Amino acid sequence: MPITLALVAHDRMKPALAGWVARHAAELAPHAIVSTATTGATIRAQSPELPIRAVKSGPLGGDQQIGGMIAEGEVHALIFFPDPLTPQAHDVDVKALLRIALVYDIPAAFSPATADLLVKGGLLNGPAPAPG
Ligand SMILES: O=C(CO)COP(=O)(O)O
Repeated sequence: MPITLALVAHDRMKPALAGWVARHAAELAPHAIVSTATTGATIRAQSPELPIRAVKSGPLGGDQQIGGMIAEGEVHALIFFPDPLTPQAHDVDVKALLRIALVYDIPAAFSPATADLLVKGGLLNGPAPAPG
């Protein structure tokens, strides 16, 4: 059953996320993807065949929009590559997104290695989790 996956990355991590998506494009194809604006554009440039719904850019409220979608049960998993070395103006929004992913206990990965493990563990094969 298709799931909706949120894909988000900070600027220095966008190439890593776009590369991760390109590596998993075939497995991602049956699923819905939602991204913050700039992340979505970066992914689209490398994997134009994947439809991506974009919300606002993270600093302009996109992280909060995705958090709201998690709370509503509309996003079932989060792949978010934050930049661990660069302060973010919207750090409170980043923290809120991580917190809401924990509150609703959706599968979430914050690094390429862990995102690979989620896919190997069947994230993209199984039924959609029940809405939180
Ligand atoms: O800032 C972000 C996540 O905190 C991502 O936003 P963009 O994809 O628009 O850069």
